[in-house]
Amino acid sequence: MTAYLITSVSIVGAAPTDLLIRDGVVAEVGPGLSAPDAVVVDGTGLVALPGLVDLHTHLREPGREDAETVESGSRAAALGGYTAVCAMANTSPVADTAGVVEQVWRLGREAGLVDVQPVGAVTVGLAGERLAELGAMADSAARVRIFSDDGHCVADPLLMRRALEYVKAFDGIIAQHAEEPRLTEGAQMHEGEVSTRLGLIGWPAVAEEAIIARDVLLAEHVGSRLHVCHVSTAGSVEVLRQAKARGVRVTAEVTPHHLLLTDERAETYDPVFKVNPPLRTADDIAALRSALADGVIDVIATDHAPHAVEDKECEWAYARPGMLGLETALSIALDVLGPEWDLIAERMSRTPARIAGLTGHGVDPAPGVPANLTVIDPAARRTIEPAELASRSRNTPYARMTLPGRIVATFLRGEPTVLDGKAVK
Ligand SMILES: NC(=O)N[C@@H](CC(=O)O)C(=O)O
Repeated sequence: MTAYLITSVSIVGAAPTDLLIRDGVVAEVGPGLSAPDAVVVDGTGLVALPGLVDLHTHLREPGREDAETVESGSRAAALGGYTAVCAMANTSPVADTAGVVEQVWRLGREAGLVDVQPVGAVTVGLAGERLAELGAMADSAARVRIFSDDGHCVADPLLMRRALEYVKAFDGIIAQHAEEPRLTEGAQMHEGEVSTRLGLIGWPAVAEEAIIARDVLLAEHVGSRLHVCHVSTAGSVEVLRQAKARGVRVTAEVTPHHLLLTDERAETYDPVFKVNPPLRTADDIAALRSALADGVIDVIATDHAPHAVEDKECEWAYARPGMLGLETALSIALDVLGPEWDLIAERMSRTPARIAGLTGHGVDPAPGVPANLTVIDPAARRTIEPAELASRSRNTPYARMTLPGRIVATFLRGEPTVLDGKAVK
């Protein structure tokens, strides 16, 4: 196994030092290291972070390999600085059996670019009617611990209660797509001034907040772990703040796009801005940013949602919701939070790794730890060109925007997946 010596690199914002990677682990950290057999990476001006971990990625395989595959999505993840991603269950067939989650897990291993941790569906076929085989998925080779019907809300309160109770046996977690379906029938965008002006049916904030309020109460009642996917409103932040103050076992994520983009993007009628939950208002963005800083929101998760051209380049009403995220998330975090490296490491690596139970991930580079890390050039700026992305899809909302930061290298267990800003395989 080739050794790598990264010289003069700042580890999570600390004073520059050298970092030697050998045999899959961080072998040594300190100034003036020498390793004649190692490939030298000049880390001057660069920052090393524990490899990023995404709790919310859509890889589309099996079923929509035209939009993304486990391999193409893994490559996009590595290029974005990720070493582990949780693959959502809304595939075709749905990942609601041990067979499907094992298939996704094996495809991830074969691609070998990031650790792909399958998420299992909560209900059979995401239909919200009866529980999927949660125990069999947990016992499978994929060792599923996070279950989610993401894309659909587990709207039935009794089913949600049963799911929360069931996963307690193996310290599992239910990740809820919080959307009261009766309140969002026909919805196209955030319900507010802009939707009124455009004449599009609105998705009110309360449709999210009502489900989060219900679910924190259910989680409290049964003592289980709840995770809230893609929180998007100021009201949701308040519900979460109160629940956390009471000690409810709830964690929450926010996406990069909900930290940056507002519902005014819909004025373009460009469906690249159509997403679930929808882009909200500047006030929501302000509340989400401060919740991220103070810990009411635990994690930045991408909700990377690749879609084929025919599903996006059409009329707004017919377009599928969702946008790419893996290759731009770190840049958006840097843009929104500034060079707050410890906070970025916490929200994008350490905490998501802990929530997902991914040992060996989310650990700062130090002697003896698995070499799962990413190296960033914070001074670089790059203009996003959809055609240059590694994803099979092109639906980035940041096309032709110039963003800060560039991933220079990513290592998975000591093997580079990205070097000199390019995917290694
Ligand atoms: N976030 C999205 O807008 N889309 C997701 C599913 C979903 O959460 O609706 C997708 O799978 O495309």
